[in-house]
Amino acid sequence: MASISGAAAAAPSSGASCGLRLRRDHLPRSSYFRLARPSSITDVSRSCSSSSSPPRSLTSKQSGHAHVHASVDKDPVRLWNRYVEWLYQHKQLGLFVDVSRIGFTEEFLRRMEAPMERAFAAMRELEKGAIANPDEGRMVGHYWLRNPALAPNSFLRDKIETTLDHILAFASDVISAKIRPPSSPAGRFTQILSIGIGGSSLGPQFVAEALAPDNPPLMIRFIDNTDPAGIDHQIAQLGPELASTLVIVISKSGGTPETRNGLLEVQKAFRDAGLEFSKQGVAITQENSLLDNTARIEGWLARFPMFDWVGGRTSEMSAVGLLPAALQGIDIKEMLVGAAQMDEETRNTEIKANPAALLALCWYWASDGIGSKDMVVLPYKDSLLLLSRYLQQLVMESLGKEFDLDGNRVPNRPLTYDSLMQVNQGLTVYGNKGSTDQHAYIQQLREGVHNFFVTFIEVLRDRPPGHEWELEPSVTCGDYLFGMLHGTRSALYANDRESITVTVQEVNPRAVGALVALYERAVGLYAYLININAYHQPGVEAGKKAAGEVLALQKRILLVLNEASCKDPAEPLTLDQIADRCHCPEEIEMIYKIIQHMAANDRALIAEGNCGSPRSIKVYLGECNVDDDMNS
Ligand SMILES: O=P(O)(O)OC[C@H]1O[C@](O)(CO)[C@@H](O)[C@@H]1O
Repeated sequence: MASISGAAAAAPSSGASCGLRLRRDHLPRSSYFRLARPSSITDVSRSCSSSSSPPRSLTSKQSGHAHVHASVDKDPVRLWNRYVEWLYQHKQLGLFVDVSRIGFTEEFLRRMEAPMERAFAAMRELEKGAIANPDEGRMVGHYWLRNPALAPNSFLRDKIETTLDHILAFASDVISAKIRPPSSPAGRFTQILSIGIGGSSLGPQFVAEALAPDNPPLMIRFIDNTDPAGIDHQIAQLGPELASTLVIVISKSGGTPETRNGLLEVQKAFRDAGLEFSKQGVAITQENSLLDNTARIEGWLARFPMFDWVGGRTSEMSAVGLLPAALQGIDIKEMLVGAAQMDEETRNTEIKANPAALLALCWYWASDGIGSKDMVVLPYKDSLLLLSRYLQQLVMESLGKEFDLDGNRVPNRPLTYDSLMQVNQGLTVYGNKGSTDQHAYIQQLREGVHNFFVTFIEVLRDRPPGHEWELEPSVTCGDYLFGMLHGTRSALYANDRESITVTVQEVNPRAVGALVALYERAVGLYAYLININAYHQPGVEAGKKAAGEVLALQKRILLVLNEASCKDPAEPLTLDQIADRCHCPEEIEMIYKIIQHMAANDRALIAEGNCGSPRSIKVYLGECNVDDDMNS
């Protein structure tokens, strides 16, 4: 059992405890094997098809020595031939994918043919409505959002279509002021305050940054955390425009603590301003969730459904992404068209005609199928700044898994030696934008540790037509940006650093929809190649549970301190005394951290000593709270 404070794993303690332990059944570490990079197709087929994969030995690559491919081919003629041979173009979208700077070999492609075929087949089943998320027993239906005819039944088709109609109508009524706030000086909604976290915020933030017009009908801002100062800042910036603010609360589960806290804080701000929240509140959540029922009972302005077969990180084409975008005047139908066109293309089983398959294979080659290298995402366009943050969740929450499908296929199977294949999979994503990042960390990429590959996002149109300007004879600002991208790509490749380049004509709704769909499919195909369930997130639950246990301990500490403070004279307590009275001696470090946090917020008083010498401090509350609530 491991405790929150990270103390070395100890035998389960007997007797009362604060339940602070994270339950972890585990086998001795020596029994775990990481999934070796398949040395042959049978290896891969076995991991994709058998019910229990025999343990595989660690290869040199997995034994901690990141695999570095042989030096890349730098012959310009062969490179140009490779570029032309492998260049992918989507004609209607004007989108290109260049994989020529990833050094996969013919032998690798041959070895991956069968696994790719299996991935395509699994993806077809997924789109037909199979339970593609076995750990949660759910279908995976985000592709149906942009082509409802694909949905497995008319009920779902109808839900998708009526929800889209409701989004379009509601946004139109808000923008036209047919729907307006009760006491707004402007006589209309002018602001959106989005409250949500993870997939309930990252997509909307990415799209707002990428596509919002300079003067949108409603300006959007986000509360995506439970940081009181951050919430205060957003509310302060709204000021009197709170009266003209449409608050959109987004939570698929309807119970995420950070989002719930944001809602409660904002509702308090509305009360303090004498405003009625329900007249300005909108909920986007699963039907009958806590949030949905709250919004229904309190009579909020509108409610939009989220579906259990759409994950948070693939929800940009649901109400989560489409409603905020529509309210900003963004053409959401164009976003859906772009995604649908990309979906059509990424159903191709011919690798060279399937950009998502190309990406998945490049990721596998570059990171040895085990995430041995990070993916640096470098859009050379300011408006795509948040693409990497969006992809961080889409890629890392999908692929960063401890067990593969074999290990989890029968969830009630005991964790035994031969059924548990610990894989610790993943693909790390980071990056911001070029050429800005060239003045931050490209130095390390060019000459430092070789633990990454790059994805460049190239946008050919520099600025809207009619705004061209040469800052020097026949050279524009955009030429510099173009030069920086290709100069960096060349400089990295000259030092054997591999890269992919995705090119779009311009950043518009159709291109953004296509990019979202491209990466959703690439993650899905790659997940099948590495035999991972891309659609659940068990690791996040552990953190959520632990956070709940910290709060439970804090309540116990406050009770103990209150009892001591109500004595006459008040009795300041040492950390040991607090831990003892909380019956959690092994949690003394967490108790110290909680005391430090409370003292910094004037909620506990350090009577003696100081936090730099934890053993010296004596704590009390400064006042006796006889309120019964303290005993609840
Ligand atoms: O939309 P919800 O249910 O509030 O969840 C927010 C986020 O938390 C997670 O469930 C866990 O990180 C994400 O998958 C999700 O996008």
